[in-house]
Amino acid sequence: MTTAQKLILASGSPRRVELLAQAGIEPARLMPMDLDETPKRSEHPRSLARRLSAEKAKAALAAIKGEAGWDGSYILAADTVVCVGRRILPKPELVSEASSALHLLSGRSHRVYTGVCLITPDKTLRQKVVDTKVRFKRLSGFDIESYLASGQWRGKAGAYGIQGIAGSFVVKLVGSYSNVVGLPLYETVGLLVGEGYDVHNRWLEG
Ligand SMILES: Cc1cn([C@H]2C[C@H](O)[C@@H](COP(=O)(O)OP(=O)(O)OP(=O)(O)O)O2)c(=O)[nH]c1=O
Repeated sequence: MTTAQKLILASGSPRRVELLAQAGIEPARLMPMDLDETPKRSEHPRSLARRLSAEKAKAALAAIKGEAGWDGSYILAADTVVCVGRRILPKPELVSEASSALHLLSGRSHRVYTGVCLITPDKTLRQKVVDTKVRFKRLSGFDIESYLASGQWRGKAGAYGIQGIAGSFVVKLVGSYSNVVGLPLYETVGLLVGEGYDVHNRWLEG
């Protein structure tokens, strides 16, 4: 029965919940996984996004082990990494870090990688990494100061959120917009449908 299918989103990101809702999907449970997200030495941003999304999904699987009613759930996790060349930008909590990231992004193209990991009810692990190329306008000192004052950079990869004020910094975007926000919808829905999760049934009214 498709109604028995349960989806756990191994995330504490409100953006990911909203993006799934946009695709008509409401997870049965949210499980934020607090992991060490430090890149390994010379780890490629694509590999980092892939590794961390899998670690989040596996951590959620380990956490539900033995819990009645949750075995056999689908588990979805994602990780978004912003980089300029091979330089991985932090998810800043400090104004100084955010300021450095914004100076680096100014007037340049960068890449956003999101790793998506799905663990199926039979514990098969499926992954995708999606990348999007984004070019920012040249940011003036006033742009940067004002954006820092907005606080919208806090806790976001690369110190910006494209879905907010920083959307007005974007000169060009090649690839998936939802990927930049934190969950590539086309690929995520494709993974879920491919593994038998009845996405379309969730679109029915009522
Ligand atoms: C580039 C960019 C990132 N982000 C956000 C998405 C993610 O929440 C965050 C990247 O950090 P992640 O480590 O991918 O996610 P998270 O720690 O916020 O949430 P969780 O691990 O619990 O799923 O940056 C935006 O909201 N907009 C953007 O334009």
